[in-house]
Amino acid sequence: MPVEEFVAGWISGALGLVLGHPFDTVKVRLQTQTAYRGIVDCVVKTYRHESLLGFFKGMSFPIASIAVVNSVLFGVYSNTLLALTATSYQDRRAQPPSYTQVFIAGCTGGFLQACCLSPFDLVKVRLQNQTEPRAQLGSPPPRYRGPVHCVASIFREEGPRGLFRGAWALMLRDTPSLGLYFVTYEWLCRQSTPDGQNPSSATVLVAGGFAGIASWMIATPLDVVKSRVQMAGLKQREYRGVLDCMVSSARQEGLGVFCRGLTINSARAFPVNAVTFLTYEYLLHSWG
Ligand SMILES: CN(C)C(=N)NCCC[C@H](N)C(=O)O
Repeated sequence: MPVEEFVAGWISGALGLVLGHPFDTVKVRLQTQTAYRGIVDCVVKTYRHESLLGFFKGMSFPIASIAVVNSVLFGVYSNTLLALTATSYQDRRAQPPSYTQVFIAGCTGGFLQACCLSPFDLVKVRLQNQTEPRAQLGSPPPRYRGPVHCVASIFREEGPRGLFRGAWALMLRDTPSLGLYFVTYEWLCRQSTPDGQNPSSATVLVAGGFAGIASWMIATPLDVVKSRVQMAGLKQREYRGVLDCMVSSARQEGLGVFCRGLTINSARAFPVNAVTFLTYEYLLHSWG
């Protein structure tokens, strides 16, 4: 089993993650809190109340976990294609896989990445939702003192299963959206590259960026549900499951609730995924 894809997936994912985390914090807050009137209001309030550091809350765990999560995504994607088509990364431009094969490989990678991502994503969302400024003398401490304290508290208060809160919504979000992610990327690369040749850096950047936007567009409704289920049990109401969360959110706030965070998700998706794909292709190419 080729391991280069796993390593390239890790490094490229880490670069994308640092670039996109501030957008991600604003998105999570808009999806789960009612204190903000929109993106600008959320950015201004976060900055005033918590300084620039507020945008980077909850980043240490994703950084630590990206090695597993993104390498699983890209490694499983590439190795599933190898199993389906018997072509390695190097042969794939000369003998391109069909879009159905790309979709199946993307869904498989997405499903397995969601299984690994679930507890890390939960901790990220809980920490991002803490709006207290950095600890000051006399101010009440935030509920979670950091990622390790957050894991320990969830384990104690909600049991071991609590660490997998939102896992179903995450799998439902990531399986089809990552299938679409890789299909969009492949399609855009093939449209602007002569047969058998490697896409240029500009093509990879644009195709990666739009693949990110396309995948987040279909993923956002389940992203809202996932974030809400993850926050439930803390200060918000408890849901009986994914469907219950969908129905009660729609009843109380209208169907528009499923588009919360769509603009910021798309704005974040372009640079994050342009950088991720460019780094991934560059690394595999130079190791090839
Ligand atoms: C749930 N969806 C839509 C995705 N995971 N899409 C693929 C993009 C992955 C990238 N690390 C990012 O966070 O944008």
